[in-house]
Amino acid sequence: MPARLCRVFFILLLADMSDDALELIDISCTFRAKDAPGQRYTAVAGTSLRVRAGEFVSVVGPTGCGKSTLLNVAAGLLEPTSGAVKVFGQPLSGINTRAGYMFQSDALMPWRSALANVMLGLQYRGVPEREARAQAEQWLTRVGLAGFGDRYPHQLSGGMRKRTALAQVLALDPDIILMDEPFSALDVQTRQLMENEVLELWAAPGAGRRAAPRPGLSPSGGGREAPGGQQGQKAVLFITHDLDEAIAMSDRVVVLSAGPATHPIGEFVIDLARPRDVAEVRTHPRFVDLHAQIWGVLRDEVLKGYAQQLKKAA
Ligand SMILES: Nc1ncnc2c1ncn2[C@@H]1O[C@H](COP(=O)(O)OP(=O)(O)OP(=O)(O)O)[C@@H](O)[C@H]1O
Repeated sequence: MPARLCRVFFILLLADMSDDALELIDISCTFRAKDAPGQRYTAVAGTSLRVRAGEFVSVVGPTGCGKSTLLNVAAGLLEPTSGAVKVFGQPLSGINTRAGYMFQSDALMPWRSALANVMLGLQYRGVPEREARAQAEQWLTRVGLAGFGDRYPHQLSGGMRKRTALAQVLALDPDIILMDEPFSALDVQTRQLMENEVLELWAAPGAGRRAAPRPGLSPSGGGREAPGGQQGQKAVLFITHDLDEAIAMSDRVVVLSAGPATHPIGEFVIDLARPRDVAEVRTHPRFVDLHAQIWGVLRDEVLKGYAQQLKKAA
């Protein structure tokens, strides 16, 4: 191989071996204010956030502070006013193709069955129909929906729709999963079941390794192993209002200030042993201790955020 080509190859290899799956670097997002069109509203200012490969990071903050804005930036759906995003060491421009996105509201197509919804992304990637169907069926089974593939979204419960959406994301074998309050609409019991299932799927060795090949990647498994973290374990950026959920699920919890100009004001390593049961871990003394510490930082921001919401509504 010519020396110059070797050098380029080596640089690309090094970039891809970055320990960080996702880096938000000094991000600011300014919007035109909704209620006063001439004015600008800075939702997020000077925010840096890193998620290592295989790491589960939650972001908590008061309502309306800018959590979804940051996730949209990470997904490449929103270009920040300033700052940069890196994905496995490479600058992001456009959509983050190494990330899968799970929204707060259902993003299933109502005219497609559960199976057809899960197949959609695979077909879009060019996976032949038969293979896409087989993979989608496997994923529906893994999320506990074997035999429900022919149901349409309106024939599924809220929890089942979330499972379908999860299968849809995992079938594409993203290296990074971006989740925006995915379970907030569920009742407490279903929510805890889903949280445990997400943790199990996240921790399962090789989860998602059977997914669709992507351009430029090996056709055998749809991807390289994520550097760092456990083999095949995905990096997760999880947005939630719920501090208990954040602590129970994460390796690290980042606390955001109230807006405007939201920015991180605290970061906590969650040193609770895994595997975890999200219901049981809440009674652990260390959980209680971490909760008290994080709530000590979050409480004032929640009160500020709430006061702002009241002012807006008045
Ligand atoms: N496209 C936009 N144009 C104008 N303002 C916006 C836009 N997107 C977000 N905002 C404003 O930015 C702020 C942050 O919004 P964002 O949805 O990111 O907050 P959040 O923390 O996710 O909210 P919630 O907790 O309610 O889910 C809000 O004040 C919102 O009104």
